[in-house]
Amino acid sequence: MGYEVVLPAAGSGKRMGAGKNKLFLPLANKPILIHTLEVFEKDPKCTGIYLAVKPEEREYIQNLLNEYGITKVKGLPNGGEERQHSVHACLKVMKDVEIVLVHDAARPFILQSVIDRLVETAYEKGAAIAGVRAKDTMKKVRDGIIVETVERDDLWAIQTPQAFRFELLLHAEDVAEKVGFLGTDEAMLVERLGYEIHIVESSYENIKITTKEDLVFGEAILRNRQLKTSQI
Ligand SMILES: Nc1ccn([C@@H]2O[C@H](COP(=O)(O)OP(=O)(O)OP(=O)(O)O)[C@@H](O)[C@H]2O)c(=O)n1
Ligand SMILES: C[C@](O)(CO)[C@H](O)COP(=O)(O)O
Repeated sequence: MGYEVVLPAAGSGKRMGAGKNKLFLPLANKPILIHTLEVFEKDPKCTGIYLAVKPEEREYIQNLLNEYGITKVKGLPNGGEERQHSVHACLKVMKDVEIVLVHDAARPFILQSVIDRLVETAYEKGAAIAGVRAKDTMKKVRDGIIVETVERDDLWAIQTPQAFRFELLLHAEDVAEKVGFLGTDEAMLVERLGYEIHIVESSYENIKITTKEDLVFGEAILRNRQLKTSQI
């Protein structure tokens, strides 16, 4: 069961505060973007990669792809103002795709086993997203006052990849664009049309590199994985 992957990589990294696209920052001396790309480059079921990029970063990214031997990238469309627009820009140029995965390029630690389950579920059910059970108590706060504690047993922290039948996601993105709906993940656009979306349990290591602390966590995750590999 093959698939193609959309990697939105056109963000500004404001919360990281690095003064540049955080995807270019190194983890174990390799750009975050390359760590993520290598996951899909190595997966034989991945038949194509689309990267949404900032026009001014396209040449730099193309040089990185050449330097690290990334061969599956089929398109580098211009990203948009919001993450959703960047994803949509990729979907608009994709052809003959049955299953599409959308994955934050800022999540380099996704496990192959999770990708496999997402693809299988998307083929069977149409839509499946990665997540982990919430570990913290979550409360709604208004003007500094707790207004509601959300029942934790049913809460999941949602990640990417998010996998869909291609036509379903493209339709949901087209409708959202038409009505001006902006979501923080692809699933929201599909949920609002009434489709069922399945959850695939991922790992707590699948963090999104967002703030400086995540660079420390990321180095620790890599060291831990290298240690496990050396003990095999
Ligand atoms: N207009 C945007 C915004 C985000 N992204 C991408 O979407 C992923 C998740 O977004 P996020 O972690 O929020 O990245 P940034 O937008 O760069 O971070 P910030 O919100 O702190 O500026 C990242 O790989 C980012 O490059 C994108 O392609 N286009
Ligand atoms: C899509 C996502 O990674 C799911 O948790 C998250 O919503 C992206 O948020 P961001 O602010 O665009 O990074």
